[in-house]
Amino acid sequence: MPGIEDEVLEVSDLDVHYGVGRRRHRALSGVSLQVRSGETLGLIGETGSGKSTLARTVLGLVRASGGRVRIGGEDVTGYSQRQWRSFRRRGVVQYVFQDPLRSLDPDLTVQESLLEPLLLRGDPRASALEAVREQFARVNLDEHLLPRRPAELSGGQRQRVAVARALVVEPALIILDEPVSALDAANRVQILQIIKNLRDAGTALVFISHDLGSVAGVADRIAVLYQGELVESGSTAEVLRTPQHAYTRLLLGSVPTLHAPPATRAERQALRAQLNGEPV
Ligand SMILES: Nc1ncnc2c1ncn2[C@@H]1O[C@H](COP(=O)(O)OP(=O)(O)OP(=O)(O)O)[C@@H](O)[C@H]1O
Repeated sequence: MPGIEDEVLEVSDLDVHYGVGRRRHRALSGVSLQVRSGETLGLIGETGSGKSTLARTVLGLVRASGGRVRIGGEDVTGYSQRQWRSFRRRGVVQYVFQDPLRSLDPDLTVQESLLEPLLLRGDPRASALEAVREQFARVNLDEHLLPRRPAELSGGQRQRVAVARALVVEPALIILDEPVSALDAANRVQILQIIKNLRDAGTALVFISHDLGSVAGVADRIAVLYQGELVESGSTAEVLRTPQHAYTRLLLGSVPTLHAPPATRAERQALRAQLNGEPV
């Protein structure tokens, strides 16, 4: 049985609110999840369900109003900005966002972007350069792109650079927030393959998407967020075969590639009504 030390990410009873006073609203409520080393958790939910809020809270970009976050066994919940900077510098956790321009500094060349986390961590320049080149090859990018800035790359190349930047420090945990949503089919397939290779190499991954189809092929387990609450979680096979929550059934109904035929419009409407507490 894996012990607690195998949990790379442990989120317990997490609450997040935005706004103050009458504008205060809840984005996450009582969310608990764990990701072990070598495991990929697929986090799915519709727009506004709180997926990005969860990612941003785990990365220390949004402050929790309740609950705890542990990364690599370290409780980061109450960290100040200074503590977060020093924690990030160690490269334990990395991220890839949907828009690679948010993961990359537009003023840095690709080489500088990839070197930065290694040099911040204290690696010598020569070995850092070697690691950058190796990583670049692993995401199928040619070295002639290294002197370019993000604006001089295609969308697919940029996302591969963002993935390479996340990987170069060999983090224990990577949060991928809609990493393939903005890509065309060919680039999507390439990035999904890189994610699969990563998973096989033992990195813990949280793969966030509104698209169950992209996640199902990669994730070991799936967690479903609905209106800020985790309504379902289980092994991918379990969730696909016997979804417990009406929202998960609704999601499954929209994925024609799975074994069952897609739900009819009437079936989807009935599930949606059930979710909204309306009589069916
Ligand atoms: N900075 C913010 N200030 C105020 N409210 C916010 C902020 N960011 C998100 N929200 C709200 O919190 C809720 C959850 O948003 P979040 O972006 O986490 O959802 P999501 O599932 O990632 O959606 P999407 O798939 O559209 O990115 C939504 O109601 C959203 O409007």
